[in-house]
Amino acid sequence: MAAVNPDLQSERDGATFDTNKLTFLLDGGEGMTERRREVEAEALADPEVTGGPHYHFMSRPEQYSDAVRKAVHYMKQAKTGKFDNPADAHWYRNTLWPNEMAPIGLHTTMFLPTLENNSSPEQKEKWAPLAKDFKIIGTYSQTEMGHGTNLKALETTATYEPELEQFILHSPTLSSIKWWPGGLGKTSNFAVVMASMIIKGKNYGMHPFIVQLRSLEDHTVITGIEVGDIGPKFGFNTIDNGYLKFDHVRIPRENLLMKNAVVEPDGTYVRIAKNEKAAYSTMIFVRAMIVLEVATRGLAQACTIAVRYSCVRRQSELVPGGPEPKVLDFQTQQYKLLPVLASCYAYWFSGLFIRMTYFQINYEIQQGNIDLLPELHAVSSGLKAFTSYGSMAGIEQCRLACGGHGFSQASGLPKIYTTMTAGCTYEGENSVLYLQMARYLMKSFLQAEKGETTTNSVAYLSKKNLDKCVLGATLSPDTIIAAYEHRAARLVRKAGLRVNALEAAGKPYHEAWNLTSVQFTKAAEAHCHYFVVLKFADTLEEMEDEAEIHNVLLQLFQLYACYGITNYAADFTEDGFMSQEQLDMVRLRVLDLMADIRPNAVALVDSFDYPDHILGSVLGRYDGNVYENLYKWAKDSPLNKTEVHDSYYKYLQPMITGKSNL
Ligand SMILES: CCCCCCCC(=O)SCCNC(=O)CCNC(=O)[C@H](O)C(C)(C)COP(=O)(O)OP(=O)(O)OC[C@H]1O[C@@H](n2cnc3c(N)ncnc32)[C@H](O)[C@@H]1OP(=O)(O)O
Ligand SMILES: Cc1cc2nc3c(=O)[nH]c(=O)nc-3n(C[C@H](O)[C@H](O)[C@H](O)COP(=O)(O)OP(=O)(O)OC[C@H]3O[C@@H](n4cnc5c(N)ncnc54)[C@H](O)[C@@H]3O)c2cc1C
Repeated sequence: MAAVNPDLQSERDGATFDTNKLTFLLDGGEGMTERRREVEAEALADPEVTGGPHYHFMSRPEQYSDAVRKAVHYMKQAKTGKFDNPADAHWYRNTLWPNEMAPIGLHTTMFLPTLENNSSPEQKEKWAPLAKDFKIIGTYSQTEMGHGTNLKALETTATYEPELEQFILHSPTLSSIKWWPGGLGKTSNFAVVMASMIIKGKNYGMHPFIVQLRSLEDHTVITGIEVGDIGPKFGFNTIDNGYLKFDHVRIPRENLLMKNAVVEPDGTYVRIAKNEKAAYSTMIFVRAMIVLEVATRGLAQACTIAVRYSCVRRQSELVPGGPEPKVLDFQTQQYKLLPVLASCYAYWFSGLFIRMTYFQINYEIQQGNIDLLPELHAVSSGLKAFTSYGSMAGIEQCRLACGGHGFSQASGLPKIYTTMTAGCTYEGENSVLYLQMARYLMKSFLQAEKGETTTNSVAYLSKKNLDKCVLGATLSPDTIIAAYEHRAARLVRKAGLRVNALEAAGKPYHEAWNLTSVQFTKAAEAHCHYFVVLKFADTLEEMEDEAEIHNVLLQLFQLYACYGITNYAADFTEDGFMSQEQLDMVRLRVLDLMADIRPNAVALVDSFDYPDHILGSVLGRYDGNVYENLYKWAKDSPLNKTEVHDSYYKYLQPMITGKSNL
């Protein structure tokens, strides 16, 4: 291994805490870190994983094809039972497809979970082993060209025919063509298709059906189905997001996944699930996972790249006539990066929380107790929106902080950005999800107005909040939380009262709601902000015996919270809750905290523990040897394979010399 750039080494030497110990905390324990590192090391030693063609120098069809090669490699290993532990499989996939979507990504994240959570026991016994063993490869096909958000308006129909005990799948209009499902275009041979179920002329709404799309022998398309790739996108080059059109395709009655609703042979519809949104369960699962696995990890990688590079990059002067400083020593550079780094830690702890909460509540739901479903739906929707937007903006900030080299694919940042930013749209567009959370906030507000106690994430709404902010220079977590509680409670209340007032003035509820929806998305955002601050504070409180790590995390917590206050100053001050003096103090504390955190910046990103292969960045290399590798990167560019490019002979030569050697 090449020697580490002394400018990075000096950062590591000056850190005040043991990065390994912080990595253990982020991974959920020392054992988890060790296992992750083992899985990654094994993958990194495998030429099938690291030895393929250069991602950035391939065309899109080549990128897709190479991703399929990797998928086959993965599936062969999975079939040996090597990845029976889901965490192992996850770490392996992250190394195999760094910031890329696998063509079988939907198979593992949505197809299999839907089979497992929406099938009757007999169906599960039939389909899940086939999917687990990759005997069938599936996707989750819900969105249509005309509708992704409004699931009640999906047009694909599944009409039941009792005589033959079959459903007939049909795409009646152009806009009903399924559009977007990952892995649908070329890879999958099966899909869970969400279609409106019609029995004897009555529409029972969206239900999941398992449908074969292609032959298991030669991958040719089943009669009556038209399927293909939707073409190049903003990112996601390695996955074949697809379209799917049905022309009266018949499937057996048993292909309706019947955990939540059964259709008897004679067409009698029997609902089993207590909640009519049971068919939406896979979406809750994925939203809960996006917080940590998509939003936070993308941001953590971008921070790693930008912070390391900012300690290697020297530019301009700090001391007149003195040597060029590391750019991270400029306060403005710290202001670009350190609040983003603080938010990354904040999101991480919320991500761990929502992942754990999902499994706990889902267990209850599987036992038949659906009391906490609205809370789970609201929190997973809100956090998905809040963290994916924050990460998207944070990654772009990291790119800007890398100057010109940040714009090169060599930085790794464009790939991270384009992959991550899709998370603001898929699995529920962010504004739409904030509005789902807002419904929950509105209901909770009405409960609180009636003097009822609100619980869980909205417990603060029925509490007596402080009228005056007591935040002082010590920035204690309690006073910070109280300030965020106050802001969220006030914004929720303001929006709720406006809906009530508009209704009282004669507007129908839906109109009053629409006229308040901007306020409500801001209230939902404020609620999520409060929640993330709270979960960060909880993590600090639960930490044991690690004074050095506690100190630096406390600084990050304070920076995250103070930066949030300065960014949303009006929310905290306009009702007189926070004084101008307090706001000024908070603004200055942001600057002081950045100076406190600066010596640990590299150690804080090292703690995310990303191997260079996953970062895929010349700028963010662990060894900091940026310039020699940028030069190498440029020399490898396909345009440099010949001294004179073909286009010269084709276009330039005739213009310049009047002749062509072609
Ligand atoms: C790495 C990962 C890769 C992933 C790749 C991406 C894969 C995908 O994108 S798959 C497609 C995902 N698609 C979506 O997310 C679609 C988004 N749209 C929706 O979820 C819904 O249509 C939604 C929630 C916006 C509105 O649903 P709709 O049926 O109109 O419900 P609506 O009338 O607003 O609400 C009715 C009630 O249902 C509740 N509800 C809505 N969704 C849920 C849910 N998932 N669970 C429980 N309750 C729910 C609401 O809270 C509301 O309750 P209440 O009346 O008590 O307030
Ligand atoms: C990369 C990627 C991968 C995907 N993978 C899959 C997949 O595997 N399977 C699958 O089924 N789907 C998939 N999708 C589709 C995805 O889930 C939808 O695109 C997403 O849910 C948003 O729906 P839409 O496209 O209909 O957006 P629209 O709803 O058309 O959004 C357009 C605008 O309208 C606004 N809007 C819509 N409704 C409301 C409302 N009620 N109130 C206020 N504003 C509103 C939105 O906020 C947005 O600003 C994928 C999409 C992408 C980009």
